[in-house]
Amino acid sequence: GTAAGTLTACGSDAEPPAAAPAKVEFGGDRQAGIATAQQDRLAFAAYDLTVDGSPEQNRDALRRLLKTWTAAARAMCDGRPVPGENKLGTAPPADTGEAFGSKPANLTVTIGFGPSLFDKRFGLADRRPAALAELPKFAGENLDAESSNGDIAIQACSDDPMVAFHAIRNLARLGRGTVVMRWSQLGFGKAATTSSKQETPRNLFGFKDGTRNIHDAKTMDRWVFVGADTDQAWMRDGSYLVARKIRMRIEAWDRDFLTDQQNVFGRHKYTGAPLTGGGEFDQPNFAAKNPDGSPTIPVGAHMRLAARENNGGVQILRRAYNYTDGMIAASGELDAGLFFLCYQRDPRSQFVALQRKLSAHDALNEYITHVGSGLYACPPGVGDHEYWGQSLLAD
Ligand SMILES: C=CC1=C(C)c2cc3[nH]c(cc4nc(cc5[nH]c(cc1n2)c(C)c5CCC(=O)O)C(CCC(=O)O)=C4C)c(C)c3C=C
Ligand SMILES: [Fe+2]
Repeated sequence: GTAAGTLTACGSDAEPPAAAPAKVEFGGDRQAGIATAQQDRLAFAAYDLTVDGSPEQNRDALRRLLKTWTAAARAMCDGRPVPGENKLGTAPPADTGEAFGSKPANLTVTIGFGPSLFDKRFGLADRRPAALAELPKFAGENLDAESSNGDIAIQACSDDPMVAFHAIRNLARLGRGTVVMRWSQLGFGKAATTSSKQETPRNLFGFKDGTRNIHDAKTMDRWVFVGADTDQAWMRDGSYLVARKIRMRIEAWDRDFLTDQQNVFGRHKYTGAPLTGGGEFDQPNFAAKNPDGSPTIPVGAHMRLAARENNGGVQILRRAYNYTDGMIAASGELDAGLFFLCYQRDPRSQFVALQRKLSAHDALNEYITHVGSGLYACPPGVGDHEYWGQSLLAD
């Protein structure tokens, strides 16, 4: 027999599982995959709708898509195959099959709507939240249109890379004729934590990443999820996702001295402790000075510039992943970096404010370039509704 929670082609009346399978509840008032303890792997995809009818017809097509996607996402997170016929010899199976026999491994599938969804095509312009304003240009960025934007984004996270990939592939397949995939990104190792129970992982520069992230429910309520004060009631309990594909110049970094690397972040490389001492989770002292009078955490240190103490208390929930796309043929360098994902209740006063400052002053800029970008309004969880985004599209 097969343990419950294992994806099987035809279901099974199996024995009970030895241990509870690692599953994350799909329903709920807030989407899973935001506050959820961060999984090891990411498969991210942005899709564009290909509709060309009247706004009413296009809205109908979008609604049909979201109903189909919600049912499929719910099934996959629950460890069931994509709903539909899998054993009819004269038709392709409803589920592509590569995750049969795999457990969900904490799969979460999270949806977001890009600013372009609120253009003329769907007649949704008056439902566009003010917080979904296009991101401004930042100093030093070199964005590639082929890894930016999109009408809809899907973030699939799982501890099993096959299961995460299976999710975005099957949504693409179910959406054929209504959506095309615009760009996608795989992340192979988490580079943040969203729970204090998780050990802090490392980014590709070898530093612990996620030490001072948001780890508690109260701070999530304050800085991550949209509250009653929103201009668009359909976004209540939703969140805004900013995705930035950030290339990291690994070869140049690897030639830099240890003390210099540590000054770039303001932290010790091996322990993750602030340069002002203590352990990884101890409070940095931004006022501390070296014997020569210079600040111990340098003025351009990434941590100093990004810390809430120096930004009017502002925080964001980081949910980043390391990525590699192989190598750059022209230079022989690794094409790798950080797929920076962050959630917040209003990007204008959170990501944008922080990134304006970082793009101008961060010592890290010598080693990184932002090459992709997306902004998405992630609606509330399905809760008692039938489909994702029902609060946006109900009438
Ligand atoms: C605009 C927001 C941020 C971007 C873009 C960003 C890029 C980026 N960060 C690292 C590595 C580290 N970041 C760390 C802390 C940190 N970073 C941000 C924001 C952005 N980072 C914040 C808000 C914080 C927390 C600051 C604080 O309150 O102390 C750290 C230190 C460890 C930690 O607390 O997580 C590292 C390391 C890279 C490599 C990168 C782009 C490639
Ligand atoms: Fe950072």
